Amino acid sequence: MSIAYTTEKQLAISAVRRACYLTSQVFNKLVKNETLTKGDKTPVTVGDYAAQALISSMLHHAYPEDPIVGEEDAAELRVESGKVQRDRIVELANEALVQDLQEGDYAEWGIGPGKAQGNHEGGRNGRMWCIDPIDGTKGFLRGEQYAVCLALIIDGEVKVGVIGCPNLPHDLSKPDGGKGCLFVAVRGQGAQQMAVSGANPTPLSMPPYDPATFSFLESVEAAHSSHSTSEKISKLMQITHSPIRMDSQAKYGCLARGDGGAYVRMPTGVGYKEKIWDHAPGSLIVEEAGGIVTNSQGVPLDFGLGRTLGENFGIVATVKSAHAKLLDAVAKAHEGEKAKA
Ligand SMILES: Nc1ncnc2c1ncn2[C@@H]1O[C@H](COP(=O)(O)O)[C@@H](OP(=O)(O)O)[C@H]1O
Ligand SMILES: [Mg+2]
Ligand SMILES: [Mg+2]
Ligand SMILES: [Mg+2]
Repeated sequence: MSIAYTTEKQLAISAVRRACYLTSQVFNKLVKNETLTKGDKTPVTVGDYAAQALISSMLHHAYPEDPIVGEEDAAELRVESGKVQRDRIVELANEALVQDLQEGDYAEWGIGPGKAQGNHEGGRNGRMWCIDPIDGTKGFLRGEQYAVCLALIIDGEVKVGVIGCPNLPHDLSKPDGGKGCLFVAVRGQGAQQMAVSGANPTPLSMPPYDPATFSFLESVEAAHSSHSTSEKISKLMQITHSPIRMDSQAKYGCLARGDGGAYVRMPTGVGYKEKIWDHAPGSLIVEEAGGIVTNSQGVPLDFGLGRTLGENFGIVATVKSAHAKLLDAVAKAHEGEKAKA
């Protein structure tokens, strides 16, 4: 029998909702000097730091013993930015904590001044929370897709996953229609999509493989996922539709609700290791909607290795009935690439 994780799920939804509010506020007010460049040259904004501070302090207040694996490192902030920026982050987090976003929401969780750390190393044993406060920072900065991502991992397995996508259309074919989606899953209990407010919760179930509508979801950034490799795979599968390019784990949410057909993320070079916070909630949401998420050789992702997923063979996610065909096409594309090299 699966465990309900009712409290953890409600807390995660509440934290992600507040962080969605915060990041939307930051975007609307973002000024250029609030974008820093981290050591690894990826952009990070006060929004990333403030949203991680907000989520981790809510988690720490409710579960003071639970370690937190967060993408952002507050030490970088201390080194790279001044007091003005730090004060701004605290101000943003505090403001988002006291917003009356939903009846009972704040009163239920409250907040304490506890010292939440997000630098846990991950690993195989015990409970841990995993935060990507703004996934798809590049999309966020462009005013496109990004996602606030939170997962509970226990003994290396994702148990609860919540993704908040403030800019995601409810229906991709109506880009000017309603926007803002939350995707929620608990292992063994299915996945749901709802409005960021929590309204209109709808169970998610991926449609079976249909070659007539099948297309790929992939990164906007060619540096994150090889567009040329996915194009080869697409040709081998005789896919006629262009890929849907979108930043962040919004791709997993879209896949789970039936957009596209497969999420394909192929390595762009040797050396980069995928991070657990870029896949933890998304992979559970897809699995609970009836999909399967593996590396490009068909091996399940292992969230118990630490902060990364280990050696990178790329990631594919799709409905079960398309998985073998997709893996086959990936293998053929790789053979072709090797033959050319
Ligand atoms: N060379 C690389 N290969 C794959 N992923 C990379 C990468 N460099 C950065 N990333 C990750 O790609 C994530 C965004 O994915 P996507 O392209 O699907 O939007 C980034 O998350 P952040 O934006 O949270 O830093 C970052 O962790
Ligand atoms: Mg980043
Ligand atoms: Mg990310
Ligand atoms: Mg991020």
